[in-house]
Amino acid sequence: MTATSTNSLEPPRTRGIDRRLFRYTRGTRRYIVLSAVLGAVTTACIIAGAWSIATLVSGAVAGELTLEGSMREMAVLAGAMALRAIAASVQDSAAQASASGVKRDLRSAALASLARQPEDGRHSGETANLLVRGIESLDSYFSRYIPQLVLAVLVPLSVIAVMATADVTSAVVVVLTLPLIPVFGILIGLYTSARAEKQWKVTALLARRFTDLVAGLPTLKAFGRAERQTEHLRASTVDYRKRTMSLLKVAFMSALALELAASISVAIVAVEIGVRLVHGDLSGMVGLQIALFVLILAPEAYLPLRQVGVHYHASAEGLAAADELFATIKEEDTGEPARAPAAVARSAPMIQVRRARFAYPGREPLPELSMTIPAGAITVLTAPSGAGKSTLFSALLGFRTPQSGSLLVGEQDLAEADLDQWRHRTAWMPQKPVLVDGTIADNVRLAVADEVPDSMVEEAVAAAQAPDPSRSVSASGSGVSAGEAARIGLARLFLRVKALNPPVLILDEPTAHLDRDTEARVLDGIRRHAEGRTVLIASHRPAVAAIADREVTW
Ligand SMILES: Nc1ncnc2c1ncn2[C@@H]1O[C@H](COP(=O)(O)OP(=O)(O)OP(=O)(O)O)[C@@H](O)[C@H]1O
Repeated sequence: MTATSTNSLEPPRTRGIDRRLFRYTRGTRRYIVLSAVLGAVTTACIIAGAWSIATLVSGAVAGELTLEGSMREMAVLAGAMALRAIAASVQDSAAQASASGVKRDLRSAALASLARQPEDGRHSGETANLLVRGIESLDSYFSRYIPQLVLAVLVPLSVIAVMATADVTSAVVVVLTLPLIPVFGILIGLYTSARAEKQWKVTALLARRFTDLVAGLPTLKAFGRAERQTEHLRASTVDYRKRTMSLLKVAFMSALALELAASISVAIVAVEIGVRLVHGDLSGMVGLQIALFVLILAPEAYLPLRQVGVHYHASAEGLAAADELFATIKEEDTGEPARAPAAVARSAPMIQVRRARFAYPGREPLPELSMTIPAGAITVLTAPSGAGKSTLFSALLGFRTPQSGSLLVGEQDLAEADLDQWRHRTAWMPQKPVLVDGTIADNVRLAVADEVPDSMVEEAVAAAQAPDPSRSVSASGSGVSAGEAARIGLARLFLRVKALNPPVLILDEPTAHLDRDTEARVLDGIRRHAEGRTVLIASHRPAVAAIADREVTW
């Protein structure tokens, strides 16, 4: 069952609460309980404070306030205010701690899920935007909206209950006018959530365009198209600004509407109290005390509901991002118990491809593949360009699954294997190694998670004929030629062989950019590192075929 079908059975977001956020993150329930406790403390403080003020003022007006009585009420008032401030500050720190925990959990879940999933053409700009800005925008949801939601339930109910014991008529007026706020809030919320979703999509598109533009800038400049693309980007940002402003306009208008509804409601209570003070049943010191108590409490009943609306707007983008996030964390949504993945052989295994068929969306499927890669030997794949050699490699590394057929490592079907363990037992040299800013040594070290001695890195660099390890390179690849970049990839593979002793090596065009002499030296290094391992090389070069034990084509 996919995330989408789960969603259709069980609406993930109801009344502004995204239950999936609670399912995937630890400690959130504890946070809700703490928020409820703090909410109860805040409510008690509000009521006690209101009662003290009412007693002090009514006593002073009637001239019946004793020193002892006023000291007592002042102490209660000061205590209530101090406790309310402490509760707010504890709530704030708990919210920050919970929000960072949630963001950390969601980021790791999304990253783990992305690592497990096959490449599905996801754009790196969009992914980065989702993992950084998308998750970050959930901050308001956890630190403001959730605690406010707790207060919005606790405070009005308690205030109305207490008010009813003091003055039933005012409590009835509040009960009748209070629903105006959530009704307005829900109506506005429904309108904004669709807009926030659209806004989130526009943000993702902008991130995508921006990364594409930056990555392709040298090419665009070379063809004299940079200015035109800059124009496109400028138009997109202007559009984005307009959308943001119109969303903000809705947020401000909604705050105004809720404020207005609350003010009118409080005014109705005030008028009703005023009329009864002059003509009716609320007279004398007790009447004044109750009237003041009710008047001080009434705004407090409306305030938390109003604030929910405000904080909902602040979290709308985060909630829109959450939808996409949960589409990314697909696997956990299946609801099926995870089967323990099978262990993969430690020694050099035979690899079998059995009637495997691969397809990319919108493309004709690649031809069905069947082959046997012998254990402990070098096999070179010489199928023509575009035949699917890199696709097969990506499947062998567990980044892609065949539409039909299977891949076997020893006796183990890769579909049921422990992929982390399997990847740990392979060393891979891709066609275009990804580089990061830093020295060549830094780049080579990436091949192994643990610290390795400098001598080991230098040895790998020398064997791969890679440039001086202290030389700097940039993530864009400037500072090295295509051939040098390929040899950095090869040095990574050699370092992995030395450090982890993997039984399987996979190399995609290891000598594509090399002159004959360098190629011969590089191949010598590959042959030495290949001993006793199952090695798969994609290449059309005769020199590579010469070191292979077997040649496979299709
Ligand atoms: N991400 C992708 N999206 C769509 N089509 C793809 C994608 N990656 C590869 N293809 C297509 O799949 C086919 C096989 O590509 P692949 O890179 O596996 O071939 P190859 O044999 O390794 O080629 P080469 O020898 O040129 O490296 C090609 O037609 C390619 O255009």
